Order: sequence, then C-alpha cells, then structure tokens
Amino acid sequence: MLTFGHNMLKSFRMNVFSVSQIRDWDAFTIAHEPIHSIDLMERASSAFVRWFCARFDDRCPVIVFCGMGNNGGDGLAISRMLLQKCYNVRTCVVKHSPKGSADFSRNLERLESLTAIEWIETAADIPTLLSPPIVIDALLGSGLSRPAEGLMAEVIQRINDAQTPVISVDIAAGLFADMPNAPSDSIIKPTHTVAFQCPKLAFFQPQCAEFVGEWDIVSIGLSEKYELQTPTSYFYTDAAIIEPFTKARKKYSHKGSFGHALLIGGSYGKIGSIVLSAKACLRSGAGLLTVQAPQCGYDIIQTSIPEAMVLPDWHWRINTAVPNIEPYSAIGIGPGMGQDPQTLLMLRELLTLLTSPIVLDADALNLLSKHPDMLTILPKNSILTPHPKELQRLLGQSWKDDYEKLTLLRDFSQKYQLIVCLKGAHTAVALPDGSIHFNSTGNPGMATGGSGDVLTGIITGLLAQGMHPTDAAVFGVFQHGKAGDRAAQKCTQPALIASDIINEMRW
Ligand SMILES: NC(=O)C1=CN([C@@H]2O[C@H](COP(=O)(O)OP(=O)(O)OC[C@H]3O[C@@H](n4cnc5c(N)ncnc54)[C@H](OP(=O)(O)O)[C@@H]3O)[C@@H](O)[C@H]2O)[C@@H](O)CC1
Ligand SMILES: [K+]
Repeated sequence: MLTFGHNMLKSFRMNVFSVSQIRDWDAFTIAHEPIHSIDLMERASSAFVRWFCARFDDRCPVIVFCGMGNNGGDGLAISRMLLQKCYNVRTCVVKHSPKGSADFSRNLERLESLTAIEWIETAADIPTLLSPPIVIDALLGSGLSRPAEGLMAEVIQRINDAQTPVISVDIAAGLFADMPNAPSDSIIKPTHTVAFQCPKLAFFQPQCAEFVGEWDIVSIGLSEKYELQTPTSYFYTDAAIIEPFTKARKKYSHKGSFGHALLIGGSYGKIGSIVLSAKACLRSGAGLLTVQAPQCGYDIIQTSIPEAMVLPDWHWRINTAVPNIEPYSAIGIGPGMGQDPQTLLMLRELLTLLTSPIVLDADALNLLSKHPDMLTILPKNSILTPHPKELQRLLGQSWKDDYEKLTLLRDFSQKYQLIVCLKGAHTAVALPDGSIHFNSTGNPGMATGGSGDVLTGIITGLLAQGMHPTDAAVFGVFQHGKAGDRAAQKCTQPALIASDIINEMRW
C-alpha cells in the first residue's frame, strides 16, 4: 500500500465568514491598516464599479436603489463614480430610518453636490421601471437584522416585477447572509451579486439560488492577518487549489509509482456505471487499475477499457466475491453495484478487512443506509459521495432547510470520522474536523446519469496515487466540476453526457 500524502488543503482555501466575523474583519482592517471607514467604503465601491464597467457600457441607463446603512452608502458612492464616468444614473434612497449611518451621510453629501437624489418615503414615490434600466440594489446588505417589510418590501417587490437586470451590492436586499429566511420574506432576486472580499454562506444554499443569481467576489483589501488568524468551519475551493496538486511527473517514474486502484461495481444492465468510473480513474492518473465486476461485464469492460484489468466475479449478474485487497493502494466501490443480499455480504466482509480509507458511492451507500452498523467499521477518512437523497437515507432523516442540512452533514461526518461529499451545485465536502468545503466548479449540465460514477473514479484514482483523503475529496470534486465546465463549453449543458466529463479531464 502507498502511504497517504500530507493534507495540503490548509494553505489553499478561501474562508467563508459569518456576518459578525465580516463585521470584525472590517473593523480590524480599519484599525490595523489603518484606514478610515469612509475610505474603505470608497475602496469597496470602486471595486464594484470596476466590475460593473467591465460588463455594462455607459449607454445603459442605471438606477441605484439605496438604503440608509453602509450598503446604501456603497450605493451612493457607486452612483457618484458612475456619474463621473458619464453613465446616465438615477439615485433613489428609501427612507426606512430617520437617520443614515455616518458613512452613508458622508456619501450623501458628496453625491448631492453632483446630482439630485430621489427620496422614496411612500409607495407613491417608487419610480416606475418601464423602459428597463439596469438596477443596482444597495438597499440592504449584510447588516440585515430582520426581514424587509412595509415600504422596503414594496420597493423589493417592484424591482423583482420589472424585467430588468438587477445587480446586488454585496448581497441581495432582504437575504440573510448566514441563516434561513422564511419562505414569505421579501428578497431581491438579482441576476448578479457582487460580493465584497468573500462569499456568504447563503450563496451555497440551493434554497437561496434565486436570491443570489450569478455571483462574483471582488477584493476590497481586507486584512490578510485577520483572515489567517480567524477560525471558521466554512471554506470555498477556487482555482487556487490547482497549482499545489499539479506537479510534473518525475522523469524516471513508472506505472508502479502511481498506485494500483481497485474499483468494484456494476451489475447486469448497469455495467456502464463502472466503465465510467474506471475510465475516470485512469484519467485521474492512477498507474494501474483493476475492475471487479460480474461475469456479464467481462467482455464489455475488456473491450471498452483495454487499459484496465478485470477481475470477473464468478456470478454472472452481480458482485459477490471478496477480493484480495493486498495489491491495491485504494479501493472505490458502489457504482451500478445493486443491492443484492450476496453483494451486501461481500461489502460487509470487505469492510472488516480494510485498514485504509475507501471510496463509497451509489449502491454501496444505499446498503450502508439499510445497515448503519457498517458505518462504524469504515476506516477513518473513508470518502462517501452521496447526492441529497442518498444523504437523507444515510442520516435516516430529512431536514427543514439547507442550513439544517449542513449541520446534519457535519454531525454525521464527525460522528463517524468520514469525509462526505454532498453532490450538487457547490458540492459540499464535509471533513471529520468539522470543516465544510464548498466547490466552485461544475454546472447544471452535469446533472446527468453517470456524472457521479465519474467522480467516484476520480477520487479513487487520486487516493491510489497517495493523495491524502481530504485532498483527494476536495481536489477531486474541483477537477470533476472543472472538466464538466470545459465539456459544457464545448457541447452545451443539455448535450453534456458523463463521458464528455472524462474526455475533458486535464491535470
Ligand atoms: N464588511 C465590509 O468589509 C464592508 C462592508 N461594506 C458595506 O456595508 C454593508 C453592511 O452595512 P451595515 O452593517 O450598515 O448594514 P446594511 O445592510 O447597510 O443595513 C443596516 C441598516 O439597515 C437597517 N435594517 C436592517 N434590517 C432592515 C430591514 N429589514 N428593513 C429596514 N431596515 C433594516 C439597520 O437598522 P437597525 O437594524 O439598526 O434597525 C441599519 O440601519 C455591507 O453589506 C457592505 O455593502 C463596505 O462599505 C465596506 C466594507
Ligand atoms: K444589497
């Protein structure tokens, strides 16, 4: 067996902070850079304006809706900067409070010298958005303390009703950044969110999708020191992860240097699943691959993947035999495997033999759900790759919202000391240390049969090469999505099939 590498993740991930941490980060930067808060606001607004001007030219009329907190202050500064760049800008301020924040008031003075401000004090003051301009939403940001109601809710409703692009500054007005909203809450549905410095937890929740839209992060130079010294359990995996894991192979390396993977799966009518895993495993760089499959898969696998060796089960339709695990540096099990009682016996016995982490997917997960006692014999750091329905079965319960889902996911991962990759948009990888890593790659075209089998193959292949299980899971998920993004670019999302993901794998 190869020994697993060190966990490299720590140095290559973006923190996802809570609202109160973001507020502290802001204050820390102001105190330690040092910088005046009004100048930090100026920096944030310029970053937004740079993003905006790169996408919309000055022929687009713009209407900026501001609240009276610092998000509104950003909106006023953005209005001023766009006016100075000769954009046609209207600025409306919703009077939801008798007094604005200090930096709001400073920016109000600065803008009033350039243009007239339209105050919205009643519903009758809300401008009609007939010939659609681009709306910039600077109504409420991360300082949201309660759901939007009354006049604010009315403005949000009018903006949502207009068929026009809406760009939210930092976060959509009315959306809580790190806790669930009620279904009836009034929230802006932006086409785009431009967030300052780091993503908010809400950006990764399926239930928030329509209140986030497409999103980008713009840097506003908040203190690196604070970021390094402040603990969080949420992280975002972006392209920075690629470099440390993409090393040129040594000139005198040979196939034995890159491990020997074993994939177990397939059943009559579902040999395709294990074929996809096998191809992805080889493409992920595993030196050697053996596939254990029922007899009916023998010809199929030998023909479709000549690079792989096949260990045919004595059974024609299902997997039943417990393999000798000695030659293998990593094992992946489950794709297309079925849940026959004889397969269950094989899985159970296999698990008792293991001394290092294994990758489990699909029917292996369904068997675990039905026989949860097996969870306790899984080697620490084994990797499970459920989709939400499979997670529900593993947990034996559902969740009331996506935030509760994350809590249950983390508890499960910590209780059994397992790595759980919850598949979906922004696949969430929960690690036994309690951290959750949201992925940045992938697209809806990947919601297609066999896509998960490909992921199992990739992670098994990385593990076989000696990568630490946490790295193999987080990096494997990233590369799977990246390959899917390339595939979608070539053939469009609807036309994408799992084989395209394999064909687009690059390292
Ligand atoms: N973090 C950073 O690094 C930087 C952050 N910056 C910017 O600051 C933003 C955060 O600003 P913020 O804290 O002033 O909060 P914000 O969202 O503008 O509103 C608070 C005001 O609204 C009120 N209010 C609350 N809920 C309400 C409701 N439902 N309906 C009506 N009113 C409601 C609340 O009143 P209160 O709760 O006191 O009654 C208060 O008056 C952040 O998103 C970013 O854009 C950048 O400028 C610089 C760097
Ligand atoms: K906003």
